[in-house]
Amino acid sequence: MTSKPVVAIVCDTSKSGPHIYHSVGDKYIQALRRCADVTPVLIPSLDVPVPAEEIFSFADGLLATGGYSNIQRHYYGDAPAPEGENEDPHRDKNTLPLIRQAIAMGIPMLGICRGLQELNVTMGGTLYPRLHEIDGRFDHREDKDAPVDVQYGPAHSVSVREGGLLHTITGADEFMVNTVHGQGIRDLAPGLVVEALADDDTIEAVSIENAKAFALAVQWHPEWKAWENDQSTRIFRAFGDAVRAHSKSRVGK
Ligand SMILES: N[C@@H](CCC(=O)NCCCC(=O)O)C(=O)O
Repeated sequence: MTSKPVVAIVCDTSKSGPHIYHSVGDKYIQALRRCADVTPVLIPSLDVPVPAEEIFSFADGLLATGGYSNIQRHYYGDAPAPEGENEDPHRDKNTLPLIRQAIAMGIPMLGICRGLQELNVTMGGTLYPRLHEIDGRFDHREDKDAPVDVQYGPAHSVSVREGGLLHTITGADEFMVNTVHGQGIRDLAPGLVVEALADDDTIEAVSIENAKAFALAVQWHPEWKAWENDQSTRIFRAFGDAVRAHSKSRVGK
């Protein structure tokens, strides 16, 4: 039986009683299995991060997932968030350098929601901490009281950059996406290219200029029932193909 290539997913951390737990949302794992056809491997977000070289000695891709926590603001030069903001310092400490190292090593990567924000921040960009407070911007947050199918259902359209990576993958100029985020890209990092915009000019997808390998990040959630949506299926299949190509190139070494 031929083994499937591995995609590393860095965990979120949470506390239950005195104990720290590491976790990844099931929908990301399901989309990787069913649409990218790869083997997901969860990487703990430790106080001393697992080195990139160790992870990428067996993983041929990196998925930076969404997460309810916000990136600590000092990573993009802002003053600390107000007391009580949902943050995950361990996730930041593990994912931000790992994304940078994956890019440098030519490891295929896909970022989703928080993962897009992490890519932008780790490459030197900044965020709007509260996008909905910015004049002219929509409120991109989900209605937490709505059923989950509504929270992750189509919410607004995105306009796709003609001839870009996302356009090549989806074949679409415009399509509907869900929206489950309160933060958004403010200053685009050097070396990132806009792949899609919302009507309020919020950056909804980016790629890396002259990337060594597949590198795409989106602000929406294509992992949500990815197999039921054409653009989502195409995104995960393209990511899986890039991971398989990287795996094959490694076998030859
Ligand atoms: N906290 C950030 C990122 C939002 C995000 O990733 N939302 C998804 C949460 C749960 C999930 O579907 O994994 C922001 O608010 O912008």
